[in-house]
Amino acid sequence: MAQIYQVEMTDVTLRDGMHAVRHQFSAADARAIASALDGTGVALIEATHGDGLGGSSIQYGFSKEAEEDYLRAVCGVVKHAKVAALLLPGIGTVSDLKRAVDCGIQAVRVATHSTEADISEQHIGEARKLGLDTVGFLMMSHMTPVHVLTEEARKMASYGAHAVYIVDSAGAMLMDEVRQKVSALRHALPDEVHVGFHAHNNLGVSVANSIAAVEEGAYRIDASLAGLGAGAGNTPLEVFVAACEKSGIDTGVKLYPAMDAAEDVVRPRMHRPILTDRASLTLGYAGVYSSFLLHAFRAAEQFGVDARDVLVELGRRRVVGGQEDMIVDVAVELSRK
Ligand SMILES: C[C@H](O)CC(=O)C(=O)O
Ligand SMILES: [Mn+2]
Repeated sequence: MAQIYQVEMTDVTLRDGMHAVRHQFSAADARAIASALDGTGVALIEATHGDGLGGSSIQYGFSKEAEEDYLRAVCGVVKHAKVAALLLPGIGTVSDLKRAVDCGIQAVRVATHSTEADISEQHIGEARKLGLDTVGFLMMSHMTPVHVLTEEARKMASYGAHAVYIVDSAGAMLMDEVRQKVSALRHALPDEVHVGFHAHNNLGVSVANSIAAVEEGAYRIDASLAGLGAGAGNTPLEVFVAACEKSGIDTGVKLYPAMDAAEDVVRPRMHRPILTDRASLTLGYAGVYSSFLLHAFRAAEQFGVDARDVLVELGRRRVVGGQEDMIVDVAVELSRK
């Protein structure tokens, strides 16, 4: 008989999805989406600016409403799931985290570039003191060799993380790489520390990659309704749940409510369709941070260049999250050529 796997779903519609709407959901949108999500059975609902606590800024784009208004809106309607915030040390601070706890969050995901886990020590430690479910999030994992990733994951676990994620921020990984990296983390970390996987669909394989991750021992899987997220979006929750039902994976999520939430609540609120078009495909192909997409469109238009050329050059320079200012630099340079 096929093996039965059990996983826990984290929904990122109200966080990664914020990139896709330029952080312009209203608190009322957040309330409607969170309420629909809560009815699906997801374990965790992440809700913040796309770049986490403190992300609303000139560098990353301003949110439509104040951070606390979103968090209070979401925490106020959710009855079953836990609410999580994303925190990138350096963008968000421990004070931001404490304010988010006052709004009702019960979990935090502390994200660093996949070679920079050491900057998460203070934030993970403080999160544990605050009694939060605490997750380490290793972004742009496709850039980092397995032996380095396992060391970085061990650091996050040693600081107190309950789970450590392989994050395919660029949607650049294929199934073999996912299997290799997830399995290495599963073997490197103590049994009580969960391994997680976060995908982007830039190469059209987010569902397949997420299933491969489960088969290699990932217990926490990220997804979003209708795939709403940066670039070509994240693993679509409703599609993943249906595929899991056919593969002996128990997600704890009810399929029809997830389909209805995607179709009736999220799709009408999308600003542009989530699809693997030429620009988002280029992110996966060139290994570029998915949240650069809309910034690259804007810079390309402003300086009269092809967004794909901007993205390919950013990939060649191995630019990572936090270097958003390079997008304009590259567009200017290309326009001069
Ligand atoms: C700040 C990023 O959007 C976090 C994330 O979801 C990723 O790296 O992917
Ligand atoms: Mn993401």
